[in-house]
Amino acid sequence: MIRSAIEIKGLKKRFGKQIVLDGIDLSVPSGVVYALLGPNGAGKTTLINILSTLTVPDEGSVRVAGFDVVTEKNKVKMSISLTGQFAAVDEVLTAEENLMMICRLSGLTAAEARSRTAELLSRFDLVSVAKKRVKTYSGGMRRRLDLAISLVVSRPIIFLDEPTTGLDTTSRRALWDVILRLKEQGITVFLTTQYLEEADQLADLISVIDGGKVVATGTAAELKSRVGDEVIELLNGNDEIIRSVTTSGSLHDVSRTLNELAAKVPPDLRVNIRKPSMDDVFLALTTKETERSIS
Ligand SMILES: Nc1ncnc2c1ncn2[C@@H]1O[C@H](COP(=O)(O)OP(=O)(O)OP(=O)(O)O)[C@@H](O)[C@H]1O
Repeated sequence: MIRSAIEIKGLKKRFGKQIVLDGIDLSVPSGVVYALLGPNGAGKTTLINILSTLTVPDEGSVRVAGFDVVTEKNKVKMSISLTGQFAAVDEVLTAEENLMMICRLSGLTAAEARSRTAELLSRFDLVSVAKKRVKTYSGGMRRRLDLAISLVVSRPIIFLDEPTTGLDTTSRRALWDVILRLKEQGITVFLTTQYLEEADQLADLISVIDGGKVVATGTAAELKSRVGDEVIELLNGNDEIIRSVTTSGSLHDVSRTLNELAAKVPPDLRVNIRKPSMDDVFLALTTKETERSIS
């Protein structure tokens, strides 16, 4: 097995005059769940499109499964699965019919296709709805079928662009289980998400991009400890957080921050002190200093 599933050096991408990716360096080890976070428009989808050979980089070197995305495009394609884009789900067909069709199109014999379809229906918890038309499915079922279709042919790396957007909590957690099972099979999962808790729960490694650059990479715990040790929150009578400030956790820093806040806010606010969350990390890394200043 190759050590780095993805290796990016000095990647740049412009659309017209807009520089979307401005010198990205990233290394994703094989067999991990890797989450890419960033504000809207940060270039996450553009990066996934480059990694999956749908968009050509302007500068830099991008290798996926050891292959160059420009000069060895077909080898990259043979090494990856991409949900939502290559997977064309037919709404009029059932899940079983969709899977059988993709299996046959992928070159499996009828017997192999039946066996693979049964396996995927079971793995993605779709057996009970296998004979129902896809247009009657919930968002969660639909997303699981998308994922099942993209896994008809087993590939070492899978890209998931916002896999759980729009799903309810139960469906989201079911999909997290599926993602963790992919990892157990040694598949490298590269995902983007707008749910920071998702990155926190699922990802072995997280990168945050902003302004066209990688602003931080690490485990959830590493990123949280970079932000600070204790977060001071001020709450109003309705338990709404009206201000949140990250501190180093030292007695000196906590007391200084409390004194500064006490001088500026109404005296009846309550104080809560807690450990940093991924939301704090995201805000600290992607918001300008002046915007998160306590004054
Ligand atoms: N084909 C294109 N032509 C021109 N501009 C593009 C193209 N694709 C993306 N962009 C621009 O590049 C920027 C980054 O877009 P991208 O979709 O990669 O961001 P994102 O981080 O995935 O955003 P979101 O979280 O909103 O999905 C945006 O300003 C977008 O308008």
